Amino acid sequence: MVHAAKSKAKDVLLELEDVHMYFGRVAALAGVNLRVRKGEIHSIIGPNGAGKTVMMNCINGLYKPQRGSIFFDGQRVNGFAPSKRARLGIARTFQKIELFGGMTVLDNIRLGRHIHMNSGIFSGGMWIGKTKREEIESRQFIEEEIIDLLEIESIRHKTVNMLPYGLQKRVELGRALALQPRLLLLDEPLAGLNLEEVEDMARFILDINEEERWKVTCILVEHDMGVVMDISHSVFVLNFGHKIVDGPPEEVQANPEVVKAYLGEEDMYTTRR
Ligand SMILES: Nc1ncnc2c1ncn2[C@@H]1O[C@H](COP(=O)(O)OP(=O)(O)OP(=O)(O)O)[C@@H](O)[C@H]1O
Repeated sequence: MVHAAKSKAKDVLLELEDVHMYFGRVAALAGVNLRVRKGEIHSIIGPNGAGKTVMMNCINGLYKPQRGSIFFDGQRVNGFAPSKRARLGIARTFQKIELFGGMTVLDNIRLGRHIHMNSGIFSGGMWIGKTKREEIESRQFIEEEIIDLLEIESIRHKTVNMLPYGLQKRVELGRALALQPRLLLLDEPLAGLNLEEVEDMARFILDINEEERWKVTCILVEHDMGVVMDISHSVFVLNFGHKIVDGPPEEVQANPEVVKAYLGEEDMYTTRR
């Protein structure tokens, strides 16, 4: 039985099986298979329009693929809304920053948990009312740990709108971490950052993945090949909705189709837009 077989693969946190996603006649994903093992950083690379963001949207539930299955920790989650997937432990950052610009850094991080879980201020209040003191303290502890990890102590009470872009990206990461995710989807976390900020962000991603306190499995969509090849355990190369190759960075870099694409020959970097 398919479901039983999935649950036996204990080291696999996320699995996509023959996933198809169409927009009209465009097949953004044309039968994609992906296995993300627990503890990995698994990157997805490919040219503009390859289907990377669509894949992320299918994983967190914003899009519902027309065919195929998505399993999270052995459970088929196809019908689950993003909020339900968040409760299971799937968090997300976006290509375009989505923060509350008029609120402080700390409030944005605090709200992360509630936003991801689809509860408003009112229900958030009820949650606090019902929750034991120790749980609130534990939540505060998490907030402190996030602030410490991302080195944003000095800006915790600053309004997000007033911060430079690079720091806003950190806050967005902090907000996703507030969910205490098991799987973190990072959509172009390095885009628009300067060299120093890229190095900092790459270090934070490694810490989140490796540190005993966090140990979060990550899926990274990114165009910065240097960082991708440096920090990923596996790299999935997508082109026009099809997988070219999926394996360790050294294997992917040696793949003739990938080499051809990265040397500037047209196939892989021809966009369909
Ligand atoms: N909501 C949508 N409606 C119609 N077409 C869409 C939608 N979302 C994505 N597509 C199409 O699906 C294809 C894959 O898009 P996607 O955004 O996943 O590419 P990508 O690999 O993330 O590219 P980029 O690196 O530029 O972000 C494109 O042809 C895009 O136009």
